[in-house]
Amino acid sequence: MTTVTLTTQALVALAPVVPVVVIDELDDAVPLAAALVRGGLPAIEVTLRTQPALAAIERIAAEVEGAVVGAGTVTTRQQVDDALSAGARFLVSPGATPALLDALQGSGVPFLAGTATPSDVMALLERGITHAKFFPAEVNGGVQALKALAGPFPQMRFCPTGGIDAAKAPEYLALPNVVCVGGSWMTKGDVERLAAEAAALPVQ
Ligand SMILES: O=C(O)C(=O)C[C@H](O)[C@H](O)COP(=O)(O)O
Repeated sequence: MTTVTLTTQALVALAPVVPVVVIDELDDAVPLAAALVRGGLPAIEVTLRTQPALAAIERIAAEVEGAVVGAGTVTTRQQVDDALSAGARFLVSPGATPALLDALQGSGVPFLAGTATPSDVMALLERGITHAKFFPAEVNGGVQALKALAGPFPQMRFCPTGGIDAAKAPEYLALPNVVCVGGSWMTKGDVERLAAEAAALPVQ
C-alpha cells in the first residue's frame, strides 16, 4: 500500500468545512461518513468523546472510499497513539498543553491543536506551528476575535470550531486567516445535501 503523507496545508485545503462527527452507534459511522464524502466533505473528524469512536475511525478508514478520517477531542498522548492505531490520518484537539503538543508533533500526521488566546497562539508559533483550531469559536468572540488575532499574528491560520452553523460559516470563511471551519451542523438531517452546501462555500 502506498502511504501518502498529508500535510496540514493539504488537509485544511480539502474542503471549506471539517465535519465534526459524534458516533453513538457504531453502525452509523460508515453510512454517515459516506454521505459526507458524497456531499464533498472528505476530511471527517470523529470525536473521541464516545465509546465506539475508535472502532468508527477504523471502519471509516477501511470502508469509506475517499474519506480522510481523523480523530477529534484528542487530549492525551495515549489518545494520539490509539487514534493512529485506528487509522486516523489527522488529529484535532480542543487545547494545546506542552505534553500534548510533544505527542502531536511526534505523531507524523497533520494536527490542529486548540487555541483561544494570544498566549495559546504564541505557544504554537514558538514550535513553528502555524495552523490551529480556534475553540470554542463563537463564545470566544467569533469573527471579531479572529480579526483581532490577525494583527499580531499575520502568519497564523485558523480552523474555528464550536457554535458555527451554515448561516455563520460564510462570515468566518471570508476572513483571510481562516482556512476552514469545523462544525457538526451537517451531520443531522439530510447529510449529503447539507454537506454539499457546506462544500460549496467560498474560502477567502
Ligand atoms: O470535541 C471536540 O474536540 C470539539 O471540537 C467540540 C465540538 O465537537 C465542536 O466544537 C463541534 O461543535 P458544534 O459544531 O458547535 O457542535
